[in-house]
Amino acid sequence: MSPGNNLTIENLTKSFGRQKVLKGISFTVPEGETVVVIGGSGQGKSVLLKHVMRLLVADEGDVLVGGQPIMKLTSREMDEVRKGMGMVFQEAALFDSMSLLENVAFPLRMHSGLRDREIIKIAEENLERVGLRGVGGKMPSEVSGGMKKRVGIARAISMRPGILLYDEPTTGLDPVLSSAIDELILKMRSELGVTSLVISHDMKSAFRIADKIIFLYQGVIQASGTPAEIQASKDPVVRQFISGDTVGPISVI
Ligand SMILES: Nc1ncnc2c1ncn2[C@@H]1O[C@H](COP(=O)(O)OP(=O)(O)OP(=O)(O)O)[C@@H](O)[C@H]1O
Repeated sequence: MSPGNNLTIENLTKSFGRQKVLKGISFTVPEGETVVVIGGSGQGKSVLLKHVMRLLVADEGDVLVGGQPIMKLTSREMDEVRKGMGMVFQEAALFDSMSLLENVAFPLRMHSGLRDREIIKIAEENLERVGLRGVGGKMPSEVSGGMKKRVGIARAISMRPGILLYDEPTTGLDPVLSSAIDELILKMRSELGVTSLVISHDMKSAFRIADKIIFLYQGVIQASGTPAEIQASKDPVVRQFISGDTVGPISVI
């Protein structure tokens, strides 16, 4: 196993002013596996993801991509690391003025140095891989939210990254479309062998796609384990999150 695509979060600590958001988080996403970080609103999931992309710099601790700590890299070195990571944004974040095909082709045009014909071929293949054969000519405004998410995944795999980062991939989708996106995440793992870090508050989705679930609560890892272990957890915080009860240790205000 090459160490290239492991992702390790090491004692990650971050405060904003007096608010301690991450209080020394540590876990590893082994190569080719999917780890889902789950937690309620405001528990620091997005802050964690921003550190993985180094859009934020940690107060303490580091993120290791393929064993390499990234917090002290120069921006040029970080650009290289980012080329190995694909990001699936929450709202797909497509360019509205570009066709779906051009959206998927965009990272290749920016970074690959390939010729136009090859770029178009790869972009078409990627659209096909996410179940969108023959719709590349459409504009983002002409397609549904579920289709946009698929295009976001097709774009994220353009440069064949070893690591995929998903920000709330099922948010805003109905249960059927959510299942379809989950199936796609499983397909990316099995067909491309990618290492995946997923940020989510969708417990059902986490149970479907995760090799391991990390439950983030008040800046620490409250619980972690396989979906079966989390499902069997007796921790009152975890139980309340799974059941969605308003009564319990989690404050609803
Ligand atoms: N740049 C920032 N400056 C100050 N506070 C911030 C900043 N970014 C995040 N926070 C605070 O950190 C806390 C965690 O935010 P974060 O966005 O990571 O939550 P989350 O778990 O992703 O929630 P949600 O599911 O609602 O997106 C929040 O209280 C937020 O206000």
